[in-house]
Amino acid sequence: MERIRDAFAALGSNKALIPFIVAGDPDYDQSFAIARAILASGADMLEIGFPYSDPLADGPVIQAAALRSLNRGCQLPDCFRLVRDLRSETNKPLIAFTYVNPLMQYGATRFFAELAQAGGDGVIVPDVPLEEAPELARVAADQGIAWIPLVAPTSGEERIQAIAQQARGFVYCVSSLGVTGERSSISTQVESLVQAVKRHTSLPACVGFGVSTPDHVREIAGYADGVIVGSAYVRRIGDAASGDGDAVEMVTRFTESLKDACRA
Ligand SMILES: O=P(O)(O)OC[C@@H](O)[C@@H](O)c1c[nH]c2ccccc12
Repeated sequence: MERIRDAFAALGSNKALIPFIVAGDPDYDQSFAIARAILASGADMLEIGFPYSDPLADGPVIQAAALRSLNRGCQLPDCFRLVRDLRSETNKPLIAFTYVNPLMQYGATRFFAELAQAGGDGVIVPDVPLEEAPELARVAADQGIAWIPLVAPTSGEERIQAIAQQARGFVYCVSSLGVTGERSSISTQVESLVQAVKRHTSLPACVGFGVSTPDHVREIAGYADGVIVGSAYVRRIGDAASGDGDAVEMVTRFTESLKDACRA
């Protein structure tokens, strides 16, 4: 958990760029090369999606990526291996993203222990029922894994307070309702959601969902502590996988453009 705190502290007045990719997409080796390039070209942390067959909160871009990865045989041990391989080359925070079903099937204690042993720092579970979150957050903390919860535009003040209190690392503010996917603009509503979170915790508040251009990042950098960008990366990886460019080159340029927009 300290890596996440230290990473935000090291930013000074800059904002955190947190890309998301799907582990094993389009295959293990390319996924490792892509993740290394993203970290080497300016990302402050990396959110690593553990592919799942029923990604109910994901739009078509990430659904397709999960399918590409699963069709190449990616399993949970491969996801932990990716964390371990990246940890051997970087000290930046690595955050696992998983749906609640695979987490519970594998066993939460076992999952968090193996994630910590691999060098992981945090976890995001978007579909965990509110009443189960405190117990999972405790099991994660016991293994040194930061529980990074999501708040949505529909979350009321009490719910935001409850979620903010169980948060470790940072709070993930979802910019809009619906599923993941690039959006042409970012709802201005999310600024008040970030402000509500900041009323209940001193942890950083980062914004995700739809963020896909440097302008989006500049806008969010005005009031949040970081941005999460997923589908815009995953689409580029998918385009490259179908022969439309070199993935490492594309994610490197994209990361540099977004990181520039994170600078104060
Ligand atoms: O893809 P987007 O619109 O850039 O949003 C980030 C998102 O990809 C990542 O944080 C994530 C992937 N799958 C999710 C499901 C729910 C919440 C968040 C996520």
